[in-house]
Amino acid sequence: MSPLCDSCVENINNLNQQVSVMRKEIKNLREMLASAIRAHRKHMTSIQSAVSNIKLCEPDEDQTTSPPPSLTSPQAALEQGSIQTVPIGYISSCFSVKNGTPRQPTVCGPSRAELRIQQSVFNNPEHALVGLEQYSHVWIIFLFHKNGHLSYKAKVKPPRLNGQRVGVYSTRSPHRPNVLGLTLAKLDKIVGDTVHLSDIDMIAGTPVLDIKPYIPEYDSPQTRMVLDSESCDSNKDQLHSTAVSLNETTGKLKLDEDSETDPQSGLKTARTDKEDDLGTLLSREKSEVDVPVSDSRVGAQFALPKVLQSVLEEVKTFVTQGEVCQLSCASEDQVLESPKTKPQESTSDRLCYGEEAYSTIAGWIREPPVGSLDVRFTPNAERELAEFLPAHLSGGPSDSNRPRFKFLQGPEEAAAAIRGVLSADPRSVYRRTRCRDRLFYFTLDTVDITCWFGRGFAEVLQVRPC
Ligand SMILES: C[S@@+](CC[C@H](N)C(=O)[O-])C[C@H]1O[C@@H](n2cnc3c(N)ncnc32)[C@H](O)[C@@H]1O
Repeated sequence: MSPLCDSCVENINNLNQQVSVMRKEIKNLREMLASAIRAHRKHMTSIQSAVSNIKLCEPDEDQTTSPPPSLTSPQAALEQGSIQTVPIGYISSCFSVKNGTPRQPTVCGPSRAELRIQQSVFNNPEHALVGLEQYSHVWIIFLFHKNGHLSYKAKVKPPRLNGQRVGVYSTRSPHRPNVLGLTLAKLDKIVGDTVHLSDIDMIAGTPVLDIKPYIPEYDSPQTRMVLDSESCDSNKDQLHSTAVSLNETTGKLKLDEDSETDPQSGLKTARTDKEDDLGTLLSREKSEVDVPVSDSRVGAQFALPKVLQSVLEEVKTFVTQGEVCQLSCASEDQVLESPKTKPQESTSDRLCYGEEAYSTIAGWIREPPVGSLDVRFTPNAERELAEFLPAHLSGGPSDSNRPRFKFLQGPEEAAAAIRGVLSADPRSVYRRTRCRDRLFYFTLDTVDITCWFGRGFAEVLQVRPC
């Protein structure tokens, strides 16, 4: 065997040195691993001893036959109000960051999202969606996963209140103890295990905990009230037809003796002081009254005598206040309470909607101190936006280099979404007051948008693909 040349010897020596350095590093790593395992074992032992020291609650008297749940069981945790949440899916939406995401779903209609139900929750996720297609809107319950648990305060400053502080529970602030969000989204379609939504205010990656159908009859007091009054209308009609009926031959109005005993009306079974007043009024008129009748058919115009007018006025008041509804809808064994009188508040603080008193909201929601902004695009921004292709349009060969939306259906829809976001002034109060002149950036779908704000307007300067 020929002797090694000098350079080979040097190489071998170098390699030997490297091997010994690596051996040392491996030894160090082994030691670090061993100490990490020791620390982990110690930690586990202390958790186990803490768990075994926990004293179980005494079972309730009626539960003596079944063993008390262990505190570590999911049932016990649930009874304590703590649950291990399992997202049913994650939002895939046209908003990638919080900045520029609509503050409420109504701000920006075309904001779209998809929610695929996880197979880990249901073996057949699509089965969980059967029937949901019959609804136009759904409640989405989700986690503000990008907000730290620690970043909440009892009072918050909603951007629309321009720096004023209110209790967190009087707002929809995303900074709240249990980081739960609630959005009423439009249900566009369901394809297999995926729900297609629009009108959303959630960023991409948001974990969704639940979906529930929106049912105005349950969820909207105004609809409830309309329904109530509709069902009451029949009672009201009954009241009219029983209390006031027209004798077509004589042209006389008759107050019907049996009206109070009509089992359908419920009036007799559920009486209140006010109804007694009404009853008294009615009983005063339990006789035929001559009235001039211009037309004896339904919908006729009557010149009613004064007392009868006052009866009808009273009925109208009852109906408007929803009291007749409450009378007619209450079952016999229900004790009727007079409608809750709400604490007096200044009308500037609250606004009433619908037929009033059923649904009130803080005045600043409808009339915030921060007005909405005019939104305009520079000609350059308009040109840039027009370059984008709709999500599902396959363009020609010349379009291969053009940017494409992932969710939005075209430049017009994108422009509408941008207008929606900007007209609601998405800046924080700090930015609005302290850094007025700074450029504002946000992302929508596959578009990076640059704009600036002036007095009463926002202008889009640049629209670039992300
Ligand atoms: C004011 S919250 C209202 C959300 C919901 N409609 C509600 O009332 O509970 C909407 C804002 O929350 C922020 N946001 C959306 N998704 C989020 C998430 N996953 N984590 C943290 N913040 C989020 C965005 O900045 C968005 O503008």
